Amino acid sequence: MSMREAYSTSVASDSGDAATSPRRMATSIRNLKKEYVLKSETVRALRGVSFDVPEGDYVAIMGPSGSGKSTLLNMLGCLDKPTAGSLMLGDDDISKLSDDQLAEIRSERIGFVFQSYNLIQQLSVVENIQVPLYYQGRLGADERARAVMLAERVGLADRLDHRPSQLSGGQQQRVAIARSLINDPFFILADEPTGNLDSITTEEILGIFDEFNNEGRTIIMVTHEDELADRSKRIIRLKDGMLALDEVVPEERRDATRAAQHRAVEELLARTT
Ligand SMILES: Nc1ncnc2c1ncn2[C@@H]1O[C@H](COP(=O)(O)OP(=O)(O)OP(=O)(O)O)[C@@H](O)[C@H]1O
Repeated sequence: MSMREAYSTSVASDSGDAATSPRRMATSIRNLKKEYVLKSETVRALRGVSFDVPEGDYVAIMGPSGSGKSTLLNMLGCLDKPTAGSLMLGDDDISKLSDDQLAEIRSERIGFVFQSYNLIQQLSVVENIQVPLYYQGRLGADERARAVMLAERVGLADRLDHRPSQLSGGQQQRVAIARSLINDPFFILADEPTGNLDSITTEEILGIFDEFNNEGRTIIMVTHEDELADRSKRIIRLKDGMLALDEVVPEERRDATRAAQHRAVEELLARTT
């Protein structure tokens, strides 16, 4: 069995049999509140948000500026703790963890993908993919092989020793996606992941997300763009710190959005080649 097949098998078996077992939750959020206490006022950034994200889901978090998206993202990413309510990651409620425990869970079980890639310029592609493992001192041959396999999965087999400055924006975001998966995370947490990319490269990155999600990977993405949200399975919209909408994206809408985006890219390519 090749590494690629081994990885696919492990993802498939991880995702369980939906017909016979209840779906496990990547995260469960209950009555989540976050207040920022300033000198003159208290900002209620989240006012009691509740939702579950089952494993294998693909959620777009949307909402106007100031609605609480970053605040929610910070808690999903274990970068901050709620004022009240619970956010479960596996068996842990993050509101009950110490800062050290939060840092541990953040580096070991959350896969981050940022708009600005956040790669380390001095490191190669494979080394960047391994970065989350450094903190755990896991740098053996097996881990390197897994990083190489992930680089191959995102189409960078011929760029393993390149530095970020030698890569295009889309290639750098592929490295970030591979890095996000090195630790077998609860979910990929993506913050405007295509915000710096052109439409052709955006399409490539969304294709990679589709592929990993089809294999059972859970994706939670903050985006302002309807075209991105309409490729996800579910849209959660925040307004004034509350959940304003939790909508399943119908399969037909996802397919139509994907087809329209493919067509637009093909037309663009035809015009420019
Ligand atoms: N560290 C902080 N201290 C005080 N208030 C904050 C802090 N962070 C966010 N806020 C306030 O909390 C509310 C929600 O902010 P948040 O950044 O979560 O919104 P957002 O939906 O991510 O907005 P945007 O789309 O503009 O990034 C806003 O009123 C904001 O001013």
